[in-house]
Amino acid sequence: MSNILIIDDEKAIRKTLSEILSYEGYKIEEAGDGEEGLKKFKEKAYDVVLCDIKMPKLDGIEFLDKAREANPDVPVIMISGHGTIETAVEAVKKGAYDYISKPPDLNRLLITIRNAMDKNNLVTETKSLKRKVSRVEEMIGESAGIVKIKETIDKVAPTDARILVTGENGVGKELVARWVHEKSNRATAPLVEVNCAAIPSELIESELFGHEKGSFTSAVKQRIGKFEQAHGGTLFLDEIGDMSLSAQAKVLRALQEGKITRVGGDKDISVDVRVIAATNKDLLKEVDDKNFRLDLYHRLSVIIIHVPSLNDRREDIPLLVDKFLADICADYGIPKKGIEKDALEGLKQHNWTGNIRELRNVVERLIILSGKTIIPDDVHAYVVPKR
Ligand SMILES: Nc1ncnc2c1ncn2[C@@H]1O[C@H](COP(=O)(O)OP(=O)(O)OP(=O)(O)O)[C@@H](O)[C@H]1O
Repeated sequence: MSNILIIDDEKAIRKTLSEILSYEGYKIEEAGDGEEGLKKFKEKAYDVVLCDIKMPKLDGIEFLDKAREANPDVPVIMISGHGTIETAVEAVKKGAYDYISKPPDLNRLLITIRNAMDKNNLVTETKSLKRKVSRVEEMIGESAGIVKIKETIDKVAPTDARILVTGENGVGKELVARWVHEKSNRATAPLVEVNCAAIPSELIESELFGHEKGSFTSAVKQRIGKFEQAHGGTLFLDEIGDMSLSAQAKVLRALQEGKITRVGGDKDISVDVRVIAATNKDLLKEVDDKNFRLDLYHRLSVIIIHVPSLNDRREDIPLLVDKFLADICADYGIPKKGIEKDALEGLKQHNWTGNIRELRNVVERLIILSGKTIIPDDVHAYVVPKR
């Protein structure tokens, strides 16, 4: 059911509007002045607000300013009495959705409210859609670590330099690779991703280089590998530290000569591919342990971008929480929930594993289990400390 907040100092007007709108199936709350209205507005998500212009304490225009500051997406319809039409027009210029005159004309009132709700739904929907169609998720963060990464991306993206992205699980390594591709001259060609840890070692070569029909038992037809698929574009080799030594030798050749051979084939195929690799391992230690080829390491690590763990850039946590609140609430089709300062501080100080997916899950959990505003008790109750 849609929620409407009516703010008017005249009890009779509130009563009339409230009766009409309740009859139409809306859930109504009332406030007797702008101050009380603003308090309610901040505590709860309304679909539409009806607000008188002339009121004691905080008047309608002041309310409008403050309400738009708190949540610009909620449409505010001004109720204009005798002599305040000009102010109402002014209010519309300042962002009020529309105005209606006192005494309210029933039809106009209902149509205006319905239109305002439709617009509100559209705004939420558009935001959610925009995010879904945008090619790469925004990289959130103002910490020194993230600022440096963004600067590096801007510098290296237009070159064909190979990049090694390092960092713990889920810190945003893939996002870095996506942005490098997006900002490169290869952006219109494909970005092809291979998770080297997820593919059994006996299949990785066929995955990367393709195979000819009949080259091994399950090779029932010819297959184009990821190197060829990424021709003209970028190949993102995730978890490169888990690649078998024999696949490493072939990747090295592909990088040295710009050529590959399909498994079971004898033809050299030229490929023009920029490689970005990522790992959560210490590759030089893997080299010491004879699990990783030093020559391949040098080929891959022309540029090294290290993505710091969330615990090393806590100042980004409020920004990430705000983004996740907006994204998840938009996906659920509900107004964005608020979070109290101390609750946010609790999240900021929490001992995270460093994985941003964990933070996102926590925000989603808080959205589902908390009231309209997330309070410190919610954080205590629902954010489980790290083992
Ligand atoms: N700076 C950021 N701003 C916003 N979202 C981010 C940021 N960094 C990471 N994310 C999001 O967190 C999630 C994990 O990021 P990503 O997959 O890039 O990490 P990863 O280090 O490649 O993970 P893995 O180690 O599992 O391969 C993704 O949904 C990503 O969009």
